[in-house]
Amino acid sequence: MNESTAPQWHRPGRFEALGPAFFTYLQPTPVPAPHWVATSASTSQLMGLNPEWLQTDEALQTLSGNAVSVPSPDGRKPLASVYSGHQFGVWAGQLGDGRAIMLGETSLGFEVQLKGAGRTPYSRGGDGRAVLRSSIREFLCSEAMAALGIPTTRALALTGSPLSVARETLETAAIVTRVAESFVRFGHFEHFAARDMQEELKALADLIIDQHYPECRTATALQGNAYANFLQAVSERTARLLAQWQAVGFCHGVMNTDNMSILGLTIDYGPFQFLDAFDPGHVCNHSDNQGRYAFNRQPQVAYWNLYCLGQALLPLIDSEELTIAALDSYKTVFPAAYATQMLSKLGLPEDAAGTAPADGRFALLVNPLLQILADNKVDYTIFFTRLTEAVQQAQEGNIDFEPLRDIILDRATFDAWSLTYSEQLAQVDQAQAADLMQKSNPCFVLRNHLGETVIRAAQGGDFAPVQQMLAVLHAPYDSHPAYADWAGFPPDWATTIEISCSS
Ligand SMILES: Nc1ncnc2c1ncn2[C@@H]1O[C@H](COP(=O)(O)OP(=O)(O)OP(=O)(O)O)[C@@H](O)[C@H]1O
Ligand SMILES: [Mg+2]
Repeated sequence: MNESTAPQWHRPGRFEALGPAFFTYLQPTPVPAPHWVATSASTSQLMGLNPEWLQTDEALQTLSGNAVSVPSPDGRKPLASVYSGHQFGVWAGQLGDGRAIMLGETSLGFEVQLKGAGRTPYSRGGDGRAVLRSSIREFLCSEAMAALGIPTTRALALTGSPLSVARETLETAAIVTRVAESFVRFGHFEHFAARDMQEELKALADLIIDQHYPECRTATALQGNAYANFLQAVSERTARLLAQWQAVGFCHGVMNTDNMSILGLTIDYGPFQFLDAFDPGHVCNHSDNQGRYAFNRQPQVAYWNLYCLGQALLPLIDSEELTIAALDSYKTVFPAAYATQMLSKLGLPEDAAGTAPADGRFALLVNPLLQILADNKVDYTIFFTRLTEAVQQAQEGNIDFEPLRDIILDRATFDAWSLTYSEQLAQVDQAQAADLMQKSNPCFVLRNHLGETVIRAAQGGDFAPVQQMLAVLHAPYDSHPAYADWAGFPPDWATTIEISCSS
């Protein structure tokens, strides 16, 4: 294998060029006897890598953190960045990449991080490692989200090692290679704002604006203030992200400001959960005693986090009024995006007459339906896939709701809803509605018990199911008859799974 098949690194990377106030150079700590667990051909392709590279020992060593030397022969100079943040609503002070080490930036502009690659100056009391169990969840869920069309950090590879890592019990180590155009978080801005490091704050904002939000430089809105326009653009991206999370039933679990991406990506797959039975107040993080990050509070929390970002950017914006105005966009973009998402799930395209929030169909159909799903503890994903099938199979507008009635206790209320729904659906093109539903309602999401199934196999040494599940999750809207079980109701034991917060 010749060297040109390996990723081509761009030195210094754009983040690296910010200078030493932002990070510490260091090498990953090698692990004993690394082995592959799974790789993502889709991420490899996105990065423009030669797919054969992922088959090489060089790739295995590099992505396990074992190819160490300073600087490495391929020109990488790995680093860990410093950030701060609010955790569970409280200022936590300095945090940073305590177990994620950035290998560098590829020539196509992708930053590559190894999560679980050893201690860094920001590890505080931690061991710098991640366990196989949580790494499988992160690897699969990043890729599942991408295939669902939800902005996210990507995963290129997952490697494991027999190295023991102490959590509640002894587990083994794993390393996720994750990829993003930027790993900068709200917490990076909070870090420099809290220390009154204005020059660094400005340099960071300028970098992110120039690379990812260049339109903010010339925008005339908000008195032409580039930083206010930047805050507004981040607020809008975050609003659209949250709309997608809520529509697919994704509970993040640790929405601290250090886990909020400045690009509006889903980042940090810890105790996340896709809802099984619809429960608006569901709390997936067992350490979240107050229910701060309950499913139905996520949109509000995102706004709270944006407010922290706004405070951090205030010295640059230099106007409280413009800061508030920039944040305000969240309050219109989120409801509009969420309504569009939910109506799409029902096969109802956006109305030319008005944007979705003003669309009476939201109040007429979505709110009552969510109430029915909650009252009857109906499986969220299965409800929508059954509804999609029912609409696809409708004969001359007659929908057979029986497969849906089967999973609902209070049928009278559902029958009334289905009548209203049929009337609304009759007003749009049937083929278009069926097509929209097909694209909006996944058959497969990474439910806890599915993750647990492949984790148990992997812990027993069988990694094939991880790769198989990846293939299914990469095409979540297809039916994959061979894997029909994975689209079914969760087994009884699913309720006994406790997703440990120690990852
Ligand atoms: N095992 C560990 N060793 C060292 N630091 C850790 C460890 N686990 C978490 N941390 C650090 O604690 C802070 C909060 O952790 P959190 O669970 O949000 O992040 P994470 O899962 O490590 O990573 P990321 O947000 O990069 O996906 C971060 O600074 C993180 O790097
Ligand atoms: Mg984190």
